[in-house]
This record gives sequence, structure tokens and C-alpha cells, in this order.
Amino acid sequence: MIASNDLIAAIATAPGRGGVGVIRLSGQGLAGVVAGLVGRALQPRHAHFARFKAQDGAVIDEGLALYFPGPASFTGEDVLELQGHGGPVVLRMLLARCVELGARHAQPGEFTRRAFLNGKLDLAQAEAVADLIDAQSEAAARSALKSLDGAFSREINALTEQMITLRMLVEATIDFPEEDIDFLQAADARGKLAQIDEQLARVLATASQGRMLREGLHVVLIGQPNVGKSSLLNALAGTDVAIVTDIAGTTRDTVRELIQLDGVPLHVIDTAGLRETEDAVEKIGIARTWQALEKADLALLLLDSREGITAHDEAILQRLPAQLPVLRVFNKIDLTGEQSGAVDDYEVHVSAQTGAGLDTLRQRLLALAGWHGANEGVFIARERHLDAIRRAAGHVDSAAHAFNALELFAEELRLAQQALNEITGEFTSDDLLGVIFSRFCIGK
Ligand SMILES: Nc1nc2c(c(=O)[nH]1)N(C=O)[C@@H](CNc1ccc(C(=O)N[C@@H](CCC(=O)O)C(=O)O)cc1)CN2
Ligand SMILES: Nc1nc2c(ncn2[C@@H]2O[C@H](COP(=O)(O)OP(=O)(O)OP(=O)(O)O)[C@@H](O)[C@H]2O)c(=O)[nH]1
Ligand SMILES: [Mg+2]
Repeated sequence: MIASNDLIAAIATAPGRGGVGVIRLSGQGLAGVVAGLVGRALQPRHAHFARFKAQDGAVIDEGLALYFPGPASFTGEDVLELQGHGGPVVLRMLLARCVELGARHAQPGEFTRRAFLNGKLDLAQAEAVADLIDAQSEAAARSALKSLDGAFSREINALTEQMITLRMLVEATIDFPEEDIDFLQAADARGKLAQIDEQLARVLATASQGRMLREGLHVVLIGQPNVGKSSLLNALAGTDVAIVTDIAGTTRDTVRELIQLDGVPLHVIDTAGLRETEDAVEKIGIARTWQALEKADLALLLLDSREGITAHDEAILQRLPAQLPVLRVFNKIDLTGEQSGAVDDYEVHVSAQTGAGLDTLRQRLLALAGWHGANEGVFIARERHLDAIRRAAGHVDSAAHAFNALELFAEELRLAQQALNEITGEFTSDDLLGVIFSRFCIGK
């Protein structure tokens, strides 16, 4: 194991040219770097102008130096920041000089990992740092900031507190049998458990929204050849991403485009039209269509308004994964003179060519995929978090069935609490930490 507070250094700013570039160091042994590079003592938390010196005394760059003695720093350790000119060559020279003076190159996420290990952030907050950096829309950035600020963690901690209270109550009853079941009844143990259950459901609902903001939704366009799938993709994307012709079987491979809808990243996937074919290439394309459907959050089944739903379309519907929501999109209404808009939650009438009905389609699509609109309360979340909440809810459910077996009841509550603790990282394995932090960028 590497000592967790040895001196690490990295370029903290984005690779490439920039106005200013920042090098960040954290850990023990900063004095040597400051002496060698700056040549004089730094007042804590003050910006000092300095000439950064090489071994032979030559100036590598001039810039600002900031020193944050631990524990009042981002990582909780002694931190030094060097703000130089933002050229990749200058910054690499500065970094090399830091290494010469005793630092080593930081691994991806190592600064934030140290902030976590030193109790500056919990795990959900540390993940939010990466999610904030990766945010693709303002809604996603706002939600990540909420989690970074601790909104998600506070919800989890409040739930954990309630579980602890209930566990103490139950353990007391187990330890003092004369108190027996009446005692639990008087303390409204059932009511408390039901409250926890409700709150878990609410947190799960909010976290699901947060996961959509982070991971986006996969929407797959399917249907018979020539119904207008590629035209719809182009209309939604606002550019000609996919080839459109009046020849049936134009699209052969899946075509993907990332678009933003209401701040939600939408991976729209156009596919090869579904039909019986002898063409070898088209066959592979159709196989890929079915593959894309396996990972979809929503399918849009495109139909030609002039034809309606044909037996062929019914056969497609039959073959779709059972849980997959499907929005039926009747296209080309400009040719039938029908009105655009929604018929019900699962059916819209549009023209990919004129754009009629597309706003309704966008709304229906988000609603069917489970997006309820960005509101202030949404914090960013990951599948890992949803999984933990679901497992906690499962244990709470089991506890509710174990009021007559208090040992079991207490054990289920303990397991529920443990599952929630994985979110904030109280009981997280080194392996999982490794996976989470290795996905950060270097310097973070
Ligand atoms: N120059 C610079 N800008 C940056 C960072 C950084 O590390 N350096 N950050 C890096 O992500 C973010 C800001 N996050 C930070 C979080 C905590 C502390 C810090 O010094 N915390 C101390 C003191 C708090 C205080 O004075 O109130 C502490 O928590 O004890 C600094 C930056 C974004 N901007
Ligand atoms: N009038 C009209 N024509 C449309 C509309 N949408 C698509 N088309 C036309 O229908 C034909 C087929 O469109 P595509 O978007 O290539 O259809 P597709 O479903 O992707 O077809 P394949 O890739 O072969 O499966 C083209 O000539 C389009 O211009 C529409 O809303 N109105
Ligand atoms: Mg096509």
C-alpha cells in the first residue's frame, strides 16, 4: 500500500492551451517543493506572486502560489497550488520540477479520494464532484451541485437515523422481554417503519430522476422500412445525421445521436427497418435493431398514417421486451390531413417532414420514459445508489413481515441500514472505491 499522505501532484486544469494553468499538490513534504520552486515561505491562504525556479535557478514560469495547510484544504492535507501560464509544455515542465522535488504523479481521482478518506466529503459527494465536471446540461450541473452540497447525503443520513432509533427500540425489547410487544406497540414501531418505507420510496423516486440526468435515456426508433424513422431522428436532432431516401431499407446500421431534451441527455438510436429480407447486410442491421432494444428505456414504434397499424406492426410489438414502454408514432400526417398531437399517453400523430406534433412527441416521450421534469429538489444519482436504496427497501419490507420475530426484525433493519451506508461510503470496500475514483480525470 502507498502511504495515503505521500506527496502527489498533477495538472488540475484541462489539457491543452488555456489562459492560466493550475498545478495542485497535496500531502507531506510540501516545504521542500516550496523552497525549491518558490524560494521563500508562503503565508497560508494568500496569493503570492513568484518565479518558479528550475534546479539550476532558471525561471520555468512566473505565476501565483497558494498554500493551504491541512486540515483546512480541499483534501484535508497540506495543499499547494501553482497557477502558471496555461501552456501544456510549461505546465509539464512545472510538474516535472515538482516530481524532482519529491512529489509523485497523482492517479485519477486521487485528490478527491483523499478528501473522502479525510472526511471532507462522503462518497456520494465525491461522486458528485465527477458528475459536476461531466455534466452535459445545466439541469445536470445543478443537480450535481445539490449532491455535492450534501442534499442526497442528508436524506440518506436522516433515514439512517430513523432506522437506528427503531433498532434501539427493538433491541431494547429483545433485551428486556418483560417489556414485550406492548412496548413496541406503544412506541408505534409499525408506524415508524411505515414512515421509513415511504421516505425510501420518495428518495428512490428523486434519485431515479437524478440518474436520468446523469446517465441519460436510450430511445430506440423502430418500425417497418420507409415509415420515416431516420427523418424523425433528423428532425429531433436538428441536423441531417441519418440518410433519408424513399428506398425501403435505406438505414442498415444503427445511427446514434445525443440530444438534450429538458436537460435530459437523450441517446436517440435510429435503426434498420424491420422486415423479412434476404440481403445479408440488412439482416445484420435488423439483428442490431433487436440488440439496441435490449438496452432501451423507451421504444418509438413508427407507423405510416396512411397504413395504420398493420399485422406486421403487431408482430413487431409482440416481439418487444415485455417491460419496455412503447410510444406509437403515426408519421406522415401531412399526407392524410390528420390533426397532429397525442391521442393518449401511448400514441402521437406527427409529421417528421413538417414538424407538426413533434413538441407533443417530445413531451410524451419524456413522460413515458419516466422523466417528471427538472425541479429544484433533484439531486444527481447513479445506478449504484438506486440499487442500494432498492435493497434497503427490500429489507424494510422483510422487517415489516417480522414483527413477531424480533431478532429477525432487528437483523433486517440492520441490513437496510448497511445498504444505505454504501451510498455515503461508511462501509465501502477498497475495490469499489478504486472503481469509483479511477473514473475521475487526472488532477481531480
Ligand atoms: N483553485 C482551486 N479552485 C477550486 C478548487 C481547488 O481545489 N482549487 N476546487 C476543488 O475541487 C473546487 C472548490 N472546492 C474546494 C473545497 C474546499 C476547499 C477548502 O479549502 N476547504 C477548507 C476550507 C474551507 C473554508 O475556508 O471555508 C476546508 O474544508 O477545511 C477548497 C476548494 C473548485 N475550485
Ligand atoms: N410526406 C412525408 N414524407 C415523409 C415523412 N417522413 C418521412 N417521409 C419520407 O418517407 C421516406 C422514407 O423516410 P426515411 O426517414 O428514410 O424512412 P426510414 O423509416 O428511416 O426507412 P428505412 O431506413 O428504409 O427503414 C422518405 O422519402 C422521406 O422523405 C413525413 O412526415 N411526411
Ligand atoms: Mg432509415
